[in-house]
Amino acid sequence: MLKTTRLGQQPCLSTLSNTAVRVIRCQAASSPPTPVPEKAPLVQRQQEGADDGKPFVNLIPNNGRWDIGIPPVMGAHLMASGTIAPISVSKGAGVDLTPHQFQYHTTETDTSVLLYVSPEKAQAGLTKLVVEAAEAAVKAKGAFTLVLSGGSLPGLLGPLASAKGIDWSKTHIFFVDERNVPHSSLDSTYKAVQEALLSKVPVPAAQVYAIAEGLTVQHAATQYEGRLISIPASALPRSTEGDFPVFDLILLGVGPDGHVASLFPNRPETAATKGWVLPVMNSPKPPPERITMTMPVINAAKEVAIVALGEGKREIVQRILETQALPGALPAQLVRPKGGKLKWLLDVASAELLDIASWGEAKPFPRSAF
Ligand SMILES: O=C(O)[C@H](O)[C@@H](O)[C@H](O)[C@H](O)COP(=O)(O)O
Repeated sequence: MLKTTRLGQQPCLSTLSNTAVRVIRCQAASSPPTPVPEKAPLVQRQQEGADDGKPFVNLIPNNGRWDIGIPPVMGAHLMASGTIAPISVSKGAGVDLTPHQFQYHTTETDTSVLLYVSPEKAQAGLTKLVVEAAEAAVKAKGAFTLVLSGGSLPGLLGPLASAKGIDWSKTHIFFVDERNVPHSSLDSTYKAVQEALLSKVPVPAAQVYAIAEGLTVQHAATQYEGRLISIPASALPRSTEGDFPVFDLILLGVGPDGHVASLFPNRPETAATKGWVLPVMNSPKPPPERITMTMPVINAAKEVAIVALGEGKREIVQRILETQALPGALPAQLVRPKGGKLKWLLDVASAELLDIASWGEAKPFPRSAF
């Protein structure tokens, strides 16, 4: 159960804006929290049938950046083993002779967390988010580019088949990562998306960009990248910085280790600053061979949504949103669309451990007594 004091105490004003979405704006750390009028706890409202499906929108202040950076001295805390952690001295940002292989960029990202009272409402919110992105994209350039993840995400796409407002003849479907397996394999994300959605909507086959079958994973990555590059900029614009493809909407899941797509913690492909699609061998998550779009491609998108629902995601959601890890340790923390929008879609179960009231404060480094 979401601890009521957590939502009740947050230094935010809850107002019903004209878009009928509850906007809970968190104040930056610098200003004292504004007394918040008492609100019925989320779960209680759900029980009373006040579940109107509209999300609680929580804005992450300061673009989610940490005020203090990585402290110069870490350690001296009691470890689970019962011993005191040794003190380690990190040179700190800007002093190191060689920059860390993972870097957070400082470009503004509009980051918000949409908290739904149930997985069903979150799925409805995801459908609405896709429809809105599709309508805006087709209006702006006559095409909508939607990029999908595997795992549990395809299972959430069914309602899109009956949603109004998506022009499937102008929609292009891509995969942010894909397992290097035949399309008929149960491990194929293409198969899962085909069954959940593509078999029910009139999207032209030429506009569904599935991985080529029967290639080595290196060749499959190169072939996929070549297909993306061949798409004219009118349908798939390029970013001014780095000439990366600007997709309209990328839907990501997040793994228990904080990976997104097939970008796993502390792996070289996760740190890549060049290239659009890379091969991944011996993936920590089976199957072992995959292709994946790179982090710069994800961060070039107009909008990215990370969908994390259910109790099983509550720990990793809390770690990603509320703790400071060394760059690269939690790849989801590297997802910051440059000048784009990042939305987290959570439900009460996956948001269980969040302490939204503390979001305006500087994040202490979790492993330091200093
Ligand atoms: O092909 C894949 O495995 C996915 O792209 C992967 O990145 C997935 O999104 C996460 O592992 C979360 O998976 P779940 O949502 O099933 O936990």
